[in-house]
Amino acid sequence: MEHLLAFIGGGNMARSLIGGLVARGVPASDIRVAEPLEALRDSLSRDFGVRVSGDNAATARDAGTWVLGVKPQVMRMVCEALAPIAQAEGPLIVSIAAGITTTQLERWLGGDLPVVRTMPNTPALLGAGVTGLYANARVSDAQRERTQVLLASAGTTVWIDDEARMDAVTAVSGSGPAYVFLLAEAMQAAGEAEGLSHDAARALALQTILGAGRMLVESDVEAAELRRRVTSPNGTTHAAIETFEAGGFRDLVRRAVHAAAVRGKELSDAND
Ligand SMILES: NC(=O)C1=CN([C@@H]2O[C@H](COP(=O)(O)OP(=O)(O)OC[C@H]3O[C@@H](n4cnc5c(N)ncnc54)[C@H](OP(=O)(O)O)[C@@H]3O)[C@@H](O)[C@H]2O)C=CC1
Ligand SMILES: O=C(O)[C@@H]1CCC=N1
Repeated sequence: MEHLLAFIGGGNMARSLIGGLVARGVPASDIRVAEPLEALRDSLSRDFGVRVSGDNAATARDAGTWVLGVKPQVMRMVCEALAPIAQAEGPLIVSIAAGITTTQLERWLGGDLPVVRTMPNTPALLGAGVTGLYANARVSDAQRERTQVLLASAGTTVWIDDEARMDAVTAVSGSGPAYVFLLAEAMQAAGEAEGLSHDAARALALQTILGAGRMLVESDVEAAELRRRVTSPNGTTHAAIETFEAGGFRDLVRRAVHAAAVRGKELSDAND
């Protein structure tokens, strides 16, 4: 049935998407999840009321949209096992896997299928995520719209025209929340090193990241200008920013993002 959504793999990212969909009014009865771990099946069923199963084929059969939420390392095996049903039914395929290309997915599922490769991120759980999407040539306008609605429940969406750039999307926004969490860890530890209690350092660092993030998205002002407004001449921020610049902060971020993009490509090659 066209409106049924089948999630194959019910791990962290699938859970974030399912939570977003249910919170935005998609009937839980329209969502099925295949997940090998019983504990995960139980918590998805309990928390969201969705139908769960340990059987990928039974979950996928008759569903108009399949959301492939397994790790890149098992994607080929999972797709090849589902190929006969995909060929018989022609569902819309939506992948959230890092690295794996639409050409690979289409080939593993037997060919001639509409495939949308997406890269969401975990703030999807709060409806505050961002997803990059790339559609292959077989995806119709209506299917594009259906995928857009599916991922919009997780936050904002950005369509990408060139699939090769999806590894850059993964490197900036897919992995990005972890960079911010690393910054939070480092700011907390530095605050403690300056004599603050654990709780005080944590509260100060976390609310600063939240407040700065809101300023970034809620004003039209560029990040560089917001930074300048905090930086009084010869003041405390100036001393900190000079230290970041001297330590090669921008180049370090560029190299980290590049390493993530390269790993995306490796995931595609290694699991072909
Ligand atoms: N975490 C993130 O921030 C993001 C992740 N992604 C992508 O999402 C995908 C999943 O990542 P993530 O949620 O972090 O990982 P998880 O390990 O949490 O989720 C994958 C789930 O798939 C299950 N699974 C494994 N084998 C099969 C199978 N044969 N059939 C059905 N289900 C199976 C796993 O079960 P079991 O535990 O038993 O192996 C697990 O629950 C990856 O492809 C990743 O690239 C994309 C964007 C962001
Ligand atoms: O680390 C990973 O490979 C996945 C993809 C993006 C975020 N987590």
